[in-house]
Amino acid sequence: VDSAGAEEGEALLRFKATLSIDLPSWIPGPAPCTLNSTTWEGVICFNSRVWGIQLENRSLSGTLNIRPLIPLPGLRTISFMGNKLEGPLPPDLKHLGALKAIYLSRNNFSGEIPADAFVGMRSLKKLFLSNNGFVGPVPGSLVGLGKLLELRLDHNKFAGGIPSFGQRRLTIVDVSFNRLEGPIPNRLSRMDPALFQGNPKLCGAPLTVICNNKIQPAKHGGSSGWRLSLIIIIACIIFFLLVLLLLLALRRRQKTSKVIGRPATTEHADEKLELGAASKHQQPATATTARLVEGKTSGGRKSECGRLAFVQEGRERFELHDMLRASAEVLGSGNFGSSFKAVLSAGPTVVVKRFKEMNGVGREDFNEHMRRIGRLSHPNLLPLIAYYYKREDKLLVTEFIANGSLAHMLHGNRGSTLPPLDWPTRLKIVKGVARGLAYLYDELPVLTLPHGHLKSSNVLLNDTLQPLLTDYALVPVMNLAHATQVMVAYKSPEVTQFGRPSKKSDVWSLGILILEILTGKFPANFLHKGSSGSTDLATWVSLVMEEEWNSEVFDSDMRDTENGQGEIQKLLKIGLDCCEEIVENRMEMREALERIEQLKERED
Ligand SMILES: Nc1ncnc2c1ncn2[C@@H]1O[C@H](COP(=O)(O)OP(=O)(O)OP(=O)(O)O)[C@@H](O)[C@H]1O
Repeated sequence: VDSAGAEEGEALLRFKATLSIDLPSWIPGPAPCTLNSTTWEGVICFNSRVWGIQLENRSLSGTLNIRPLIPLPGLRTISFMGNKLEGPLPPDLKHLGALKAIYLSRNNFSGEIPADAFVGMRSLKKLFLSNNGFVGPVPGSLVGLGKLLELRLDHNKFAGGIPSFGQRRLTIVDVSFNRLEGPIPNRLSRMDPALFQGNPKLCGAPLTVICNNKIQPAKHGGSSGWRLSLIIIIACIIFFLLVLLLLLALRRRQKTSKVIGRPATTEHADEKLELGAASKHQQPATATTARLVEGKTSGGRKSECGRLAFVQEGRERFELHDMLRASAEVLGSGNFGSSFKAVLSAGPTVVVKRFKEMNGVGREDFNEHMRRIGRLSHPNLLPLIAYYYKREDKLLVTEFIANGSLAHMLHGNRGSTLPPLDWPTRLKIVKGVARGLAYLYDELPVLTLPHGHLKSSNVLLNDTLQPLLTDYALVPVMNLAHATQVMVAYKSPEVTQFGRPSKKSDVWSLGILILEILTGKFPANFLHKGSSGSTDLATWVSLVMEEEWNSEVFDSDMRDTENGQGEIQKLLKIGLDCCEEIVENRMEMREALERIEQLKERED
């Protein structure tokens, strides 16, 4: 007889006796979560123990007495959302110290929550108290919960300041529609402003309301927090003004250069940029590269009509004008410009990527860096074939890879000719990506970010579905401001929080890529957002981490997983370890590669 199980049964029956509704399936006899037991509705079992109680939308009324639940050692989550429960927050909550999640939203709870209500709840990750009638200050004991990820207090009548939350893992604090006032703590300043709306007296980032000195600092907020917010807001305003001025200056310069350049170009009339015309009329299905690539030969000076610089020996050469005359089609537009596929009439099919924000260094240094990239050679790197230098923008030429990108394979149109990626192929891709990255780390030791822009659209798949990394090692020649805005490594926690990329930022990007490959989830579109997008990414990672690891987490399109479950779990763990927030605790690229190399398609 499982005496612990029997005790659990008794505890639940005592709890049932306090409820205002009947639960016919909760009956004496075999304890819940044991082999012979019937299903006790609303009881979630795990490892033969009561793991959760979920009685949502059941018209429960009266007060909630959770004291009978104290003897349940395995209880991790309780949910009573959408009932008519009233009275104060159950005072015994803190005696259920192992709880990870408490969901009490959409009830009629009321009154003040004592400051120490959550003391000692070290495992608590999610607390949902939305849509109730709580009043008074937000309880200060929440500040001490190191694992808290998501806090929802919206639509209550909480008053006073927001306590100075400093937890690193905290990704959502929803206090909207309360009566809170004073500055928003710095740690929350990057969250979605909607989480703070409906509190007319709140101020500071992410809201646009600037804190004014007369407003008293929040009780728990600390004055340094709001002062910092103010400084950040002012710095942002100055930054935006500078960017605006810069844009105006650039636009003026572009206009001038077009006027000067136009009459001088007579040689290659068919190659002239006609982007204006192209955008006015419908873009033809195929056009010449010149038509698609803005401004190429319209520069008047001979040097501007120069030659392609080839960076690799032994490759077939072609002239710039051949490439520009080639029929071309747009592959897509990224953060730096667009990419075109150009089919040379007597030569290879290449991809021309136009980079607009690549003025990080002068011409000589740029040439030197391109030659350095050209010397790299690895089966998992897509080689740079040639480049074309112009002051405003640059063209980089690579081979065309017909299978396209990993992003396309994972998230694109599944009606394509290729079947979904199976587990062995996904593992092969992860291994290839890690090998390519480790090679970059060995060959470019002086770079802080040897890749800098690792994401699934920058991983192409060749005929045998081996991955080929692209857009690598470009950080040194990028405009820093733009790189900071859009490049993936700059979205890592160390950059978004402390503004400092590290040698391990690419490891973090590798972790995200691994999670994306295993789950099939696109990382919350963070790639196309500005720095504020990082919040989404962090949320996504946290939520992935939060899931109880079962087969539902993995991409349902991933086939051939039999006998590979253990290895898949190991890869997932490696992905999460790569996403370790604290840089010092995150592994090095070498270690990531070593752990990945040990993985097999099937357990022995
Ligand atoms: N050599 C190539 N062969 C085949 N497809 C490619 C090649 N290079 C890029 N692509 C694909 O073309 C599309 C546009 O790529 P591009 O690099 O311009 O943008 P991106 O990767 O989406 O964003 P970013 O500019 O941030 O790198 C992407 O789907 C990409 O996978």
